[in-house]
Amino acid sequence: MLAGVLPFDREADDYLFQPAGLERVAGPQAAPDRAAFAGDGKWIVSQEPPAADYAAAVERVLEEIGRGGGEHPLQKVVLSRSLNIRASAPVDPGALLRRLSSDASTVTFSASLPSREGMPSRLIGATPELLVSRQGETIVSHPLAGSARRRADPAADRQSAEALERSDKDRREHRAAAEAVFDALAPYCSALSAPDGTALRATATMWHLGTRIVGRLRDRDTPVAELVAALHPTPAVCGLPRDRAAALIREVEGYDRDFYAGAVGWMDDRGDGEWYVALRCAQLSGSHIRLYAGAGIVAGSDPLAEVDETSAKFLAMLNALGVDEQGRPLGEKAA
Ligand SMILES: C=C(O[C@H]1C=CC=C(C(=O)O)[C@@H]1O)C(=O)O
Repeated sequence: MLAGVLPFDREADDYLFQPAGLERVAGPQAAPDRAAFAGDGKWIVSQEPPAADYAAAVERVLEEIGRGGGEHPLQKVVLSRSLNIRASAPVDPGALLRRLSSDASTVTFSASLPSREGMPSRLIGATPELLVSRQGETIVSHPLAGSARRRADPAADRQSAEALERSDKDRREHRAAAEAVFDALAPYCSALSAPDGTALRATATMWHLGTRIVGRLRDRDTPVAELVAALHPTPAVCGLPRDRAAALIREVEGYDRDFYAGAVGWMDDRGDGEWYVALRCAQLSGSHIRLYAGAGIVAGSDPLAEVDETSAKFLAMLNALGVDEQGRPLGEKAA
């Protein structure tokens, strides 16, 4: 078996390893409480880029999309921003993983990365998005795109979900991702369908539009790695057309995504495996934590709404760490 992470940038190096052994663990582990991380000192959080600069970058992308023209006009670009955090004490990756695993609607992961500043480093997260799995001749992919923040009040939460289902902008954003996945998998399949159509998908903090795609391989010898290579990066993390979107992301974001929006998973010597999109995650080295969140930009996107969407997507990690976007311990917010 090989397991590990692939970076967002297809030209950069993968980071795969061969596990010494395998252990199946039933269900989520008992999660330590937040105090495990909070410590006494202050956490320092810097937004990179600042939210206002991210909104300006969204405007810039909207201008490029609005220009249209050409044989393959730019339709969608997924733009991310990051939070660079200095915790008051080193964060225990095992404890963080256990806290993340309390959201059973996501797949939690913790994978070793090349060391940073001489410190062991890990990519830790709780992703809701299956890039592709293969078990024998059956393959499954579940692209997500189009998002809304969950609300504590049940009626407001329902409204948030219903507005997402009705939103023309989100449906277009989703269609771009789902169709691209379908088209990339079709040549490998003798049968391919989306049996349930597009449906709402909930995590503890977000609503998403999702389409579960199921296929039968034409050739049983096609390994999952080949399907990952055909799909990654999908328009759920990059855009359409892919190369133009990737070039604009490089230019506008101003930092290297590294393994965020890459893929995390495993494959075995039969060619079976499961690969997830590396989302709702952080790169953790000691007390240094870098979080990432992105949002799909299409014609009609509103820059401030995209800032809010990325803030909502940070919550999966921030809640597990027990701090808010300003680094204040949760439950001790200023009024
Ligand atoms: C890029 C991210 O989410 C993707 C997955 C689901 C919904 C998305 C969206 O609505 O923009 C994104 O495409 C992220 O969480 O950083």
